[in-house]
Amino acid sequence: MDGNVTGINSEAAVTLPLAQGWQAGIGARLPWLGSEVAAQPLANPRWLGWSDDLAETLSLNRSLDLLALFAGQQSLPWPGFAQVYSGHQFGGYTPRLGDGRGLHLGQRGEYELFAKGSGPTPYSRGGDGRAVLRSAVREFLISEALHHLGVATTRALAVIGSDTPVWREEQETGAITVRVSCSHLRFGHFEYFFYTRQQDQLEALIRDSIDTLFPQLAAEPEPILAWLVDVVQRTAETVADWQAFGFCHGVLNTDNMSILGETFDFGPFAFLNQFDSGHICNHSDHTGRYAFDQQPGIGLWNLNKLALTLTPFLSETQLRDALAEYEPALVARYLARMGARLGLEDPTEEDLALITELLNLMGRSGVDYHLTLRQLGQCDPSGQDTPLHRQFQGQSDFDAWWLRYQQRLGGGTVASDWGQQRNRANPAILLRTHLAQQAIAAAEQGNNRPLMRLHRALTRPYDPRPQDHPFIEEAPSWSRSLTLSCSS
Ligand SMILES: Nc1ncnc2c1ncn2[C@@H]1O[C@H](COP(=O)(O)OP(=O)(O)OP(=O)(O)O)[C@@H](O)[C@H]1O
Ligand SMILES: [Mg+2]
Repeated sequence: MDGNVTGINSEAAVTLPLAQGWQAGIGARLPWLGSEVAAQPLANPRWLGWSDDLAETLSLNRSLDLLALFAGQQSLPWPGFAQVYSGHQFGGYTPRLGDGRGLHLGQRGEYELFAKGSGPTPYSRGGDGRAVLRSAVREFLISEALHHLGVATTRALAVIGSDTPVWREEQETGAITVRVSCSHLRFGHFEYFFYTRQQDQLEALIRDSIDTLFPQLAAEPEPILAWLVDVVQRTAETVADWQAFGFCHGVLNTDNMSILGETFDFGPFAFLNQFDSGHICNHSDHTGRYAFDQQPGIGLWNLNKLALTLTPFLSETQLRDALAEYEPALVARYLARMGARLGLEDPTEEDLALITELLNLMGRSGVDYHLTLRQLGQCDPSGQDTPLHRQFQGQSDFDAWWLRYQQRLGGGTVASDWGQQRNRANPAILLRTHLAQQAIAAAEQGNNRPLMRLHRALTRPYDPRPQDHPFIEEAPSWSRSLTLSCSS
């Protein structure tokens, strides 16, 4: 896959009967869920990025036919399908949204494949239906990065560049991310059918989702309640993972909330560099509604909006009880993650003070969140003068924290594989904004090698190979204050 972006590598051009292994998917089962749409082909498409392990899962080869399919130049025996949904955007309800710049192509096994950036649809609301290269590359990289960190996310099979001009602040080129998930249903789908008073469709959508995505719940005495509880728990766990890994989503509207609890729709996302609990990664988020420390509350706010759509089927008490599962599930998951990062056995809520104190200390010292935790895991916890002490030099608070930490660990020596265990919980490589920017700059100049090198490194965040070590670095000062807008 390495190589200049000169088109398709001829040895990769294996031609398969295109429709083999594909099924039409949810649009064929529930045609009222959206509209059939023909993609608008990209000009001179070429592969920029490709995920080998996902391709293997999907039994797909990087063929010319597949490139033509993803770029809208060929189609399967059925048309593309754009779904309708609505959603609460920055707190206000938008009654009609939908796939305005992407199409569902079909399913392979349990996975849906979606081409994001494939041209206008009935839901484009005046937009051009396109995605530009920089945003498509960022979505490709972060999807795969989060997956390999162990965070629930939609995935990305490929990113495709083209010569199609696309206007944003200046002329850029169009690109497509091929997104993969078992379901692209968002909270906003249920809101759409609820607020348009299409109760039969709403119920059919819930039933279809239970049958296809949560079949184990079909035999429950109250399948819809069990389904909501499951969605609440998945959402709580994913949000907890974001908080533990310092991931800031940026646009947590209900139309970007996955029914599977997957991280969904990547716009101005960022990982924290220094620990700044109020960090706002979205340049357009003037009030900080989606700031890093607001994400847990917003997750619950969004679940409330989903729960409202179930009022025709569930009592108020049932809805409240289901939503009450959110906080304990979130805290349990956060404790499990942070406990593993710090080596705390059987962490409980009492450990939250110890964890928070460390985060505050990190914030005050301006040290790198990820590298500091990685380094902490490599210190001898019975020691008094560790490399970490030198990082926090001059901070007597750190000495006090260290003492409490030692007491919590119980003193004495730790297991011989302590450092290895900590490394398995503390990633060394993250998709920092500047790393993505460097890969994008090269891809824009026609060279996708840096992109593929970075992608490969992101598949081993806990266990980097020697050639991946250049990616283990703090963000340079020029990139620390970068915020991104939704213009993608
Ligand atoms: N360039 C565009 N052309 C047409 N519609 C667009 C465009 N950009 C965004 N939209 C639509 O605006 C709404 C909000 O956009 P948002 O950025 O949340 O989603 P997205 O990134 O386009 O797609 P997804 O949520 O599927 O990842 C969606 O309905 C989306 O389809
Ligand atoms: Mg979206």
